[in-house]
Amino acid sequence: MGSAREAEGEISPATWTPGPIIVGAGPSGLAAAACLADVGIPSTVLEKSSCVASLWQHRTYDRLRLHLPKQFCELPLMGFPKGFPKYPSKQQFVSYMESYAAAFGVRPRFRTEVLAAEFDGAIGAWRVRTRDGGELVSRWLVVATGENAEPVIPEFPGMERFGGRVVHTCAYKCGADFKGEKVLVVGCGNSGMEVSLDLCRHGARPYMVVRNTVRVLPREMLGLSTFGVSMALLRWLPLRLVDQFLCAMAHLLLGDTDRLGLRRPKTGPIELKNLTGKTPVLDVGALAQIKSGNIKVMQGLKEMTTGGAKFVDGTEMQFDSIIMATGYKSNVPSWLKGDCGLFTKEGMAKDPFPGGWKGEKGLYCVGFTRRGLLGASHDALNIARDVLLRWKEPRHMAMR
Ligand SMILES: Cc1cc2nc3c(=O)[nH]c(=O)nc-3n(C[C@H](O)[C@H](O)[C@H](O)COP(=O)(O)OP(=O)(O)OC[C@H]3O[C@@H](n4cnc5c(N)ncnc54)[C@H](O)[C@@H]3O)c2cc1C
Ligand SMILES: NC(=O)C1=CN([C@@H]2O[C@H](COP(=O)(O)OP(=O)(O)OC[C@H]3O[C@@H](n4cnc5c(N)ncnc54)[C@H](OP(=O)(O)O)[C@@H]3O)[C@@H](O)[C@H]2O)C=CC1
Ligand SMILES: O=C(O)C(=O)Cc1c[nH]c2ccccc12
Repeated sequence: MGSAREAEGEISPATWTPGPIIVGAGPSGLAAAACLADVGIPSTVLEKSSCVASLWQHRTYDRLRLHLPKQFCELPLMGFPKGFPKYPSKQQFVSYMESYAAAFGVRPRFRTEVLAAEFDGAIGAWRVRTRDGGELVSRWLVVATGENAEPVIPEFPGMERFGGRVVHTCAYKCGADFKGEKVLVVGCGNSGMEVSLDLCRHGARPYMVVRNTVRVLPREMLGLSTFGVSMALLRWLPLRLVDQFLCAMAHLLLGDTDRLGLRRPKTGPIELKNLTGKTPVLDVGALAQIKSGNIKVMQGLKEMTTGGAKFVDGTEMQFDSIIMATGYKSNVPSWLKGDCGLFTKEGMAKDPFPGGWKGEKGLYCVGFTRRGLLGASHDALNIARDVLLRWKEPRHMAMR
């Protein structure tokens, strides 16, 4: 790895780190570092941005709140501060992340992007190369770069012709930036729904594109969180029955969403989440705006034009801006060499929750089983337990 440059003194020689190297200082990386610290194992956290929880700080919209009640979004060993509301705001979540890192003495190396990580069989350890030219070596590598590392921006015919703004939801902050505009929102997942709602609240006119089926559930049912109720019911009832119950409640509380252009999938919400990873939309008000016509639902975007877009049904409309609410992808395939049994070629965990956190040769991942913060907490605790089992073995001195 870059020996000529190394000879010229451009990069420092490999640095052996005694504990695991954790890539990413989002909630997952912090949880892993905290759980390791708790059992007395030091770790080195490498983070490409300049802060913890950079997704939350820099790549989410202002009005974002947790979707699930706070007890389902806590990281291990330290809960949310007393007095936080049931659904903490983005600012509250970020302040919790900062206190969490401080409480466990986690000090990530910021502005340190990992460009490549590879297991070196000769030394029985991982070589991790960073953009600043450094190389770190450890027996353990914990991947914590997230399922939402990069925006997905599909290519639509004519996209280059469109004269207005095209923004992905990761760069969307507030509807005030679009006041008075006619805005096309592509995608109807949680981001598409919430951004459309935010646009409405700030005097913009959103048109939301739905290309497929979508499952919308109320965030709460009779004062109880839908997520919490589902978790409780799953302890006693088979999944299919819980799904039937959720669908019946959604129909009762939200009405027939098919009539609004939001066709429901045949598969129930939990089964769909388990099979495809697709999270149901938890409604926080967008549906009421769709019903009242303030958010217009469009079926199938065909192409973009100079001044707007054409749809599959042949209609053509003018738009001032287009917001891509088309989701995210992992960046693991771009830097991790060799999946060690852990990752799909898309960089997601191969095994479904709860098993997918442990690979071969000291490779782990945290936060990749499409189970949000709850899943990440589970992974982090398991990883710390597993590393601890081998921490005291002399083999971790293999490099010396
Ligand atoms: C808008 C939005 C809202 C969400 N709301 C919820 C919710 O309410 N509840 C819930 O449970 N889940 C929610 N999620 C799911 C989300 O995945 C988690 O909230 C959480 O942020 C995942 O944490 P993470 O640490 O795995 O990933 P991230 O938060 O994405 O953190 C990964 C970190 O790795 C860094 N990184 C990436 N690549 C590299 C590299 N090559 N080198 C060094 N560093 C790198 C990034 O800069 C980032 O800081 C939401 C997701 C989104 C997009
Ligand atoms: N408050 C909260 O807690 C929030 C949580 N989140 C979470 O963040 C994660 C990411 O959510 P989100 O950003 O909504 O992404 P998702 O991947 O959930 O949704 C992407 C949407 O874009 C559509 N899409 C993708 N490609 C195309 C295309 N080529 N043409 C037309 N439509 C397309 C998808 O349609 P299709 O279904 O047909 O593929 C889908 O409707 C999720 O886990 C979500 O739950 C997001 C916002 C708020
Ligand atoms: O918002 C997300 O995407 C999450 O990961 C949290 C979440 C919302 N609904 C869920 C259903 C099952 C597992 C996690 C979630």
